[in-house]
Amino acid sequence: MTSQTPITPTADQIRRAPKVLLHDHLDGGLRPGTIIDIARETGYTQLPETEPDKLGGWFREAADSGSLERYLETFAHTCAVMQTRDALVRVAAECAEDLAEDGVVYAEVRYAPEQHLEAGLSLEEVVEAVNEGFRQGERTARAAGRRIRVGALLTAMRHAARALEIAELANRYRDHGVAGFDIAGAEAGYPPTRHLDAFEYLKRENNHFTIHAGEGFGLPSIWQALQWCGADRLGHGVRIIDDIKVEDDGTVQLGRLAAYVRDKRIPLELCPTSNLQTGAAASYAEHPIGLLRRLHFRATVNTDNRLMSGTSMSREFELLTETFGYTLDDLQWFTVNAMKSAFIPFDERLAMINDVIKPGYAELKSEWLFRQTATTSESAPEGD
Ligand SMILES: O=c1[nH]cnc2c1ncn2[C@@H]1O[C@H](CO)[C@@H](O)[C@H]1O
Ligand SMILES: [Zn+2]
Repeated sequence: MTSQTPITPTADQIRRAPKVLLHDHLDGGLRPGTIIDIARETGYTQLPETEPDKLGGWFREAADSGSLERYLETFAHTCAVMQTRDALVRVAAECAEDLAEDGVVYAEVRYAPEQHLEAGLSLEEVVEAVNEGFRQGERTARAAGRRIRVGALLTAMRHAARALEIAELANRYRDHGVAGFDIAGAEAGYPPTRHLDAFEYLKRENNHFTIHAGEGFGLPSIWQALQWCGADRLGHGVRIIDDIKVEDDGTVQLGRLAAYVRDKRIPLELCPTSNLQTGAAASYAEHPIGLLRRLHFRATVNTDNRLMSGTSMSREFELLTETFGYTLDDLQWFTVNAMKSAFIPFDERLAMINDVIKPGYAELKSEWLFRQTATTSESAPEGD
């Protein structure tokens, strides 16, 4: 192989690569300019900044506290401007457009309907407004030559007591834009088992759910989410690393829980930048994703909150590529892992993998061949 072989994908290739996003919060991904517009329209006067760049900067800094609880305080402002039908349609449409623009082909985007009732919308009206926005965004993306499919996950807040009601809502809209259920919010002090009734209901209904676990709190939270609640996926799950021991000679010992997570192919919705902000990881280089990928956990890469982290799927992939030297094959591996773990039917996941993801990466992987030919012919001596 020559030095011209682009082993490391370029930023442009990463952006064009088909990407799959399983963990992204609708209320964590608004455009700063949209927040300002809606605040003006609806009379919300509590925004800390009124100029888009400054507001974006404020969110990133405020979320950079090292504590999940403080990180979550910033959502008061985004939720405040997501209380009307028009606002929800707009935010959801822009979310789908922004993801498509970034090369995301399939996304499950979550939000907590119970946080959008302040101006009198019902839970059903919230879900229908967001669904309409996603459909609108998909159409706009298509008109711009980009294909994306977006499903919703309905989140219940773990400190509240509406999980069963939200689980029922997720079930009612199951074939109408909602792919599954989640619980989120502060983790310490709010174990997932508080909401067992909701999870048991969903299991009886053969529905799907993920649980934020192993982010702000460690192994007991992961263990409960899997073995008591029956989660299909782990939101973050990054602290499974606490059950993995790397010996001085480099050999690795998995504890029982880590072995279960790996052997049962439990998807980990890892969100590197978010973890740095909440203190769940110290640096990109020390982020457990490096080891989890090497050990063949079902690891996926996600954004969590694009606004609070100033990130995108492409940016997360770029950061990982810079840190761990990942190639297009690694990025494809994360993407296929994510698609395998989506909450849509098996045949659709398979078609996405075989007809969209693999051809997309194959095309990108072939580019170096042509670039090298161009360089070779330019530098070939005349008459050779
Ligand atoms: O990383 C996270 N961990 C736990 N909860 C979160 C995280 N990001 C966002 N939310 C919470 O989920 C709600 C619904 O989208 C948000 O309002 C926020 O409170
Ligand atoms: Zn999250």
